Amino acid sequence: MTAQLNPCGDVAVLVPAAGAGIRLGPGAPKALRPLAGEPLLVHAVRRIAAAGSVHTIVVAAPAADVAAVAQLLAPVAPVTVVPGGAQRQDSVAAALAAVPDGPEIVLVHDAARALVPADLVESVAAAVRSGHDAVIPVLPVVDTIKEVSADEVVQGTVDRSVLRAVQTPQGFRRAVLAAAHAAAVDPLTDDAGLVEKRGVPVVCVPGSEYAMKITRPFDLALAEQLLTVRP
Ligand SMILES: Nc1ccn([C@@H]2O[C@H](COP(=O)(O)OP(=O)(O)OP(=O)(O)O)[C@@H](O)[C@H]2O)c(=O)n1
Ligand SMILES: C[C@](O)(CO)[C@H](O)COP(=O)(O)O
Repeated sequence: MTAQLNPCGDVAVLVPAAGAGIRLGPGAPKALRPLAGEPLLVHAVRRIAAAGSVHTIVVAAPAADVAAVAQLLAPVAPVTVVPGGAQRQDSVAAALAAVPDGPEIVLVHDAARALVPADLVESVAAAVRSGHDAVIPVLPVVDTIKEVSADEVVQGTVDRSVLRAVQTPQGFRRAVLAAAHAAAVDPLTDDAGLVEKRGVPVVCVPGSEYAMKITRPFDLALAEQLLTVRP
């Protein structure tokens, strides 16, 4: 059944999904590869659509697959699909440009984080709504972290108590994200980085193990197992 978005909601979610998935190995673009029989992107959009504040979803798909992705997602939720760009940041900018007037909170969520819980989408949105300009979900770092030289010789041990592993969805007041993208020069790996560069405080909220990023084959196998525990 097609999910209904909330016409009174204040949240637009941008889903960059135009990456190749090089680290996952040869095959279709990563967002279109199957997880338990359905493309990663379908899982991600279904979970985002289940979050009650979501008014709009915009997906940035590989340029060659825009029509196919629109067809794929039509039974899942009402979604706008735009062509992505060469870098993740270009894909986010393209999706942001397609957000209609209305939502004042914009979340950016990787299609690769296909098992994101709807309540994480809501908790990030709620933190922006409460007055923060930029909000990221994070997890503590559990491994000991070493700094190494180019030839892999340890230079020191980093204090992990001040480190966090950053996830998506990352949430922003719309004008803050738009200004950061308009001013962006070099590509960064996340949207919070663009906002940080402008001196805007970025606030952390607890992330979720389920919002893991499917990057390598092991992650895909792990996600398959997680789905058997919590569909
Ligand atoms: N030009 C790009 C590159 C990445 N992404 C998206 O950004 C998210 C996070 O990127 P990542 O997990 O690194 O995906 P890929 O770039 O596909 O992976 P790889 O680097 O292994 O090719 C993914 O949902 C991916 O589809 C995108 O929309 N446009
Ligand atoms: C946005 C992100 O998922 C936050 O952890 C991450 O930065 C994406 O990085 P990637 O190198 O494009 O996988």
